[in-house]
Amino acid sequence: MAKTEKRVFDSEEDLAVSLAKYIDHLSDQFAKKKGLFTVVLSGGSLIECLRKLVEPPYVDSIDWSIWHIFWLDERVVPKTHVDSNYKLAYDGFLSKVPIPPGNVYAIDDTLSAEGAAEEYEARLKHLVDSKVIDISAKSGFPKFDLNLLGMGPDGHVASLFPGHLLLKENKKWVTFIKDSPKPPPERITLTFPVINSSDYIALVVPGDAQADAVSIALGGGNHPTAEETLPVQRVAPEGLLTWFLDKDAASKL
Ligand SMILES: O=C(O)[C@H](O)[C@@H](O)[C@H](O)[C@H](O)COP(=O)(O)O
Repeated sequence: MAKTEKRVFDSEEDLAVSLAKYIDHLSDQFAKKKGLFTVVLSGGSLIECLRKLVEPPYVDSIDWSIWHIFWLDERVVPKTHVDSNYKLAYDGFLSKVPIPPGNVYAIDDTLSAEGAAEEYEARLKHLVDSKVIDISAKSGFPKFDLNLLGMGPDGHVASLFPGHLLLKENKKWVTFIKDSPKPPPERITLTFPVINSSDYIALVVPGDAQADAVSIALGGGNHPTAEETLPVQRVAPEGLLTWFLDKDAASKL
């Protein structure tokens, strides 16, 4: 069982403030430890929850030059499309902080789902060779410093959905899905062995839509079917898992 902590806030605003402090602290820690900070972004509400980072004091005090940005999952759409996780992150976060553009590793939007997954995995391998990304001594999979996860109301994380075969993927680093229950259907996603090799994972969950899944994962709530484990229950990083919940998300705990 991974080391887990749970933080519950009175409001989404308080959650965003605390998340910025947490990320600032880790950025500093990794700056001192290795002069590099690999960060994985989700889509969805996460980006809005990062809004305090683009304001003082953080926008000025964080050493953005050491940041390297990756995507946990991406939809197979052009980068200019309203569904693009890259566009969401760029508009709300990346365009407002001085991370070197060469350190932002977007998924290739000119390829098919299969092609983009293969290309992203190959790119991650190059970045392992060039020592930007670490490899976990324990799992042999790439080890990101910080993985910022959202969770859907059905307990999905990344593009890893309940009952889907992809939950069992244990060889590939990056894979694809063409029948995602959450639109759009075609997506690319990191796999669980990669997610769980991370040093730190923040599970950022604001809002009451996720309250049932939160109570199943954290509070012994009832599963929709007895044998089914929610994808979020498989999240178990090598380092520390921190839940960031607002009181609506935690209302059924
Ligand atoms: O591309 C995506 O759809 C996301 O990466 C996805 O995994 C998201 O994080 C969850 O669906 C939670 O979304 P919300 O935070 O918007 O509820």
